[in-house]
Amino acid sequence: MKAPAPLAVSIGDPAGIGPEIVAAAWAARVREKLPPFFAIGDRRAIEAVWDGPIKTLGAPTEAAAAFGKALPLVQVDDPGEIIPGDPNLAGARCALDSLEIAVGLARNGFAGGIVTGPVSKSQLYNIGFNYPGQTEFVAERCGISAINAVMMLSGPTLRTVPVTVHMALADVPRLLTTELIIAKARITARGLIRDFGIERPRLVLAGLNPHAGESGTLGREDLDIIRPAVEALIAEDIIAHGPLSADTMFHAEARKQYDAALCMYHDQALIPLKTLHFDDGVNVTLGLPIVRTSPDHGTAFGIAGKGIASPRAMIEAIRMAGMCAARRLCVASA
Ligand SMILES: NC(=O)C1=CN([C@@H]2O[C@H](COP(=O)(O)OP(=O)(O)OC[C@H]3O[C@@H](n4cnc5c(N)ncnc54)[C@H](O)[C@@H]3O)[C@@H](O)[C@H]2O)C=CC1
Ligand SMILES: NCC(=O)COP(=O)(O)O
Repeated sequence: MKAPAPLAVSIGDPAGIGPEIVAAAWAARVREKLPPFFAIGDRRAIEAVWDGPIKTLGAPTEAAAAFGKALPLVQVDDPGEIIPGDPNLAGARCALDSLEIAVGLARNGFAGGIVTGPVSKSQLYNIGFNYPGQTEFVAERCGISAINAVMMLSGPTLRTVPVTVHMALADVPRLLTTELIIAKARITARGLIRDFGIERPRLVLAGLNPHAGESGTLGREDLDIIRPAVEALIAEDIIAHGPLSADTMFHAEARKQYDAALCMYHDQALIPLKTLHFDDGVNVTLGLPIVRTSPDHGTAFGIAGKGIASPRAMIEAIRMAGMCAARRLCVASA
């Protein structure tokens, strides 16, 4: 069977830990059995933190041949001097250009999927980026509405999906609707089948309030918004349970009962995931026509360039993107 095209890995903010963890992932490619990939970003930003071989590509089609001997790189517009740990606007533009190019290459079949390095949202907002995060940007470039691009955080023992994502906590009860929960759950179920090969995904839904509302005495969203979503999903033959008390659904025994937990707000999903899998958690976007993953940590400016950043989550993000891309190709050619 044909192998997927090499993955495009955007290095993210060049002043963050992106350049060194992408380079470290390439250095570990044989031991980790990683699929071929090429970096997109600024050569000098990588050279500032790594002294391994880099091959600047004339075209992304040269990546597969170069991968064995050097880190293949698609150079974006030179952002000027980049100092690790000291972000600036030129670096934010470089991060955005890298992301844009990665999506374009995957959309056109020159990349098997994309792995996005960490960006600083505040730096991006300073250059006019008006998306909550990379997920929504990639979705738009793929012609998908943000609501239909589902952020799933995935670690070896837990997958979580924040139903509402980058918004103030105070806005969550107003913006949480039965329709939104159903839409996210459907895409999660389809994504687990399509990209992860889980035939009958088991979903659980967290409550919003303490004790899932304690029969309506601690808030009515659990009964009025979340429970109807669970019933609608069951009626569609999707395995769904809930709303469950969020405080008791993440212990080891509970986690064995489901394939993904839909959580009602960002931190409800990310706190358990990062507590269990900070080192190897992957952020994957479900519902897109292209494969997109990302390490689930940020730019870590405080340690950039010090040689102490762990490349583990980047390695796992590359591995997962390769696995999803191969699965899609296999299904397409069956
Ligand atoms: N996928 C993305 O692009 C993401 C971007 N961010 C952005 O990152 C910036 C910083 O966010 P923070 O909340 O500080 O989170 P962070 O993940 O950058 O850092 C949190 C803590 O974890 C440490 N850390 C992070 N990654 C590490 C690694 N690979 N190895 C060792 N230590 C590591 C950092 O040094 C820091 O102590 C923000 O601007 C945020 O917008 C945050 C999360 C995801
Ligand atoms: N907290 C997760 C996160 O910030 C990742 O967002 P995105 O940039 O991948 O949309």
